[in-house]
Amino acid sequence: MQDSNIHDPKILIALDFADRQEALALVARLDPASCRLKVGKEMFTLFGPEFVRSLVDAGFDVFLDLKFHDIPNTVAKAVAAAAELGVWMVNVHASGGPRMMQAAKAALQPYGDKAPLLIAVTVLTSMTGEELHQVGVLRSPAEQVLTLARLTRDAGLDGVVCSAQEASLLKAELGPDFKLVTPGIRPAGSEAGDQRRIMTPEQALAAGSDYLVIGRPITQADDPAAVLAQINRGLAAAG
Ligand SMILES: O=c1ccn([C@@H]2O[C@H](COP(=O)(O)O)[C@@H](O)[C@H]2O)c(=O)[nH]1
Repeated sequence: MQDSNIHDPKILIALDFADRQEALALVARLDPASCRLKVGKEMFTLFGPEFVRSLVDAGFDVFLDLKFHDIPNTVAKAVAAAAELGVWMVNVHASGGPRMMQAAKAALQPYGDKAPLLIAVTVLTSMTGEELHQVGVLRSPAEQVLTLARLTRDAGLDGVVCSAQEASLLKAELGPDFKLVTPGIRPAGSEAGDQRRIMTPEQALAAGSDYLVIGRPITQADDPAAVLAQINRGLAAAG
């Protein structure tokens, strides 16, 4: 079956590896038409900007998932540095507040249509309502996600990171163009691990997720490329 997402791959593979060669061996088996790549704190800290540039140079759209959270000036400079790497998407924490998000947005203005998409993390998909309470947030995860997503939209950003469990609510409240990037994706039968607010790829797509972040279910599989192809087929059939 032809992959119907070929011009806009929905799956962002989370490259969370301690070993660069292991990551590159996986990347060598992937096609930029079938997936995008996400580089997070582990690989960026180990291998730095050169690693990110090598993926961009290999033709992949790269989501630099460093979740910047700092004072407005620092976050603005960090986001501009990400733009210099040629990444497709970069993120900040929405809980940094509107002034920080506006500063990040303004820092990307000089890049025009070459600017990466700028999104904000709402509530981590590993967190439950009880854990939110423990850090002093008395709303439910869905209420807190919606509050932070509204702030993000009003600050002019392109979308949010949330769980697919909140996707239908956010699409209804914030409209179809506001991008929803959803980690915590678990194909039926796979281990949840530390994730808590999870959905299958097909459920996430049906709920309104624009991009599905998938790490371990693909990267730790015996045949990651086959698992990716299977998930893409499932999405094409569902969509
Ligand atoms: O709320 C969030 C934000 C980011 N992530 C990141 O996504 C991947 C998920 O990997 P899995 O192996 O599929 O669990 C990972 O890099 C996280 O840092 C998230 O999970 N939740």
